[in-house]
Amino acid sequence: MKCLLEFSILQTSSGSTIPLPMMAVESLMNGELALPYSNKFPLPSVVSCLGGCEEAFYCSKSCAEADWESSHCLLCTGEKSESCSRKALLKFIQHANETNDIFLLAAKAISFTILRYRKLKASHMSEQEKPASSILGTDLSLLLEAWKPISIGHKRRWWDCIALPDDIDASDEATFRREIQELAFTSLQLLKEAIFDKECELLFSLEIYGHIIGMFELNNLDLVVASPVEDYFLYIDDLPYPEKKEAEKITQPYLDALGEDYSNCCQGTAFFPLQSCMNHSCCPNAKAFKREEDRDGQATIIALRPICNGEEVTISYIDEDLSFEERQALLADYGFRCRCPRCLDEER
Ligand SMILES: C[S@@+](CC[C@H](N)C(=O)[O-])C[C@H]1O[C@@H](n2cnc3c(N)ncnc32)[C@H](O)[C@@H]1O
Repeated sequence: MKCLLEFSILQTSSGSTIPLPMMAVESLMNGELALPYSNKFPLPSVVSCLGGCEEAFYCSKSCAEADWESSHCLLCTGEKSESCSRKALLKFIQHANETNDIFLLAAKAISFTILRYRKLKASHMSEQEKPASSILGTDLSLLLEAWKPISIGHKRRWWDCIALPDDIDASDEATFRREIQELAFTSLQLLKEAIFDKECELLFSLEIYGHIIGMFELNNLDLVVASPVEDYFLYIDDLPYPEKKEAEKITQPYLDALGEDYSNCCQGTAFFPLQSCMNHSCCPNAKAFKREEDRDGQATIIALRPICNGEEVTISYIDEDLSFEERQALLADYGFRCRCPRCLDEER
């Protein structure tokens, strides 16, 4: 019973605690919780990582397999991991979580390239039916081919392109940039211990690592997907009167216990190769956005006006309704001063 009592308090992120009725707690613990109208919100089954790391989860077995083959097998900390050292990998992940989680994306890009290189090389060797001894040594052209999908994004070294934080004085800029570079160096050493591949040694240079991280810093799109929990409670709120009243007898305690957390959205970072090729304009002719109804992280680009054949397609990285100075200040975070027709005009 003590255990049940302890479970009967849900802690919200705002710190407040509201007790859940004991019956609700019991049904939660027994896995028997049936919320009204929840059949209108069928949740796809969650597939765990094939390597047993319990850190990566997928919407389907085919997604899990695709990720395993394309990058995760080297970055998995589970039993089936193909990394050189799971212990080193855990250290790398911990360091990234404590400093900059973009290191995790950079590791994914490197792992992806190594695995692609190995596949390209294997199929090249089988086509040529060469003896096993000639497999040794890096095939630079295949490594470049493997690298191609990652090469699409615009890249400047991370420590060169990152904007100076507001709390750092301009006189400390050189020190700040050197420290950022050292941080990347530490992360790279940890990654090297975890997934180093002699034939792909070129990928493990600080220069390349800096460019990959810079690529994510400069091309990323923050994605927000509405909370499925919020969708459910909104649905209940919209029910006609008698049904709503009946349903709320059961749902209201959960809503109270969740507090503001009921609407926590799912946040993520995405890299879209096509979008990353588009320059910014403060008078753009296209717009990148996420459709409200999408629950899968797809981005859409729509034209804002007719675009002539051969005309550059531009999007806005920021709120273009801001003043000239505000826009330039925000774009400094992307590492450039805007030279779009509107800015050139307003600068005069
Ligand atoms: C996401 S990339 C855009 C594609 C990039 N031009 C390329 O060739 O890969 C962002 C970078 O493009 C450049 N850029 C984009 N829009 C710009 C603009 N309006 N004025 C000046 N530079 C711009 C900046 O160097 C910026 O860091």
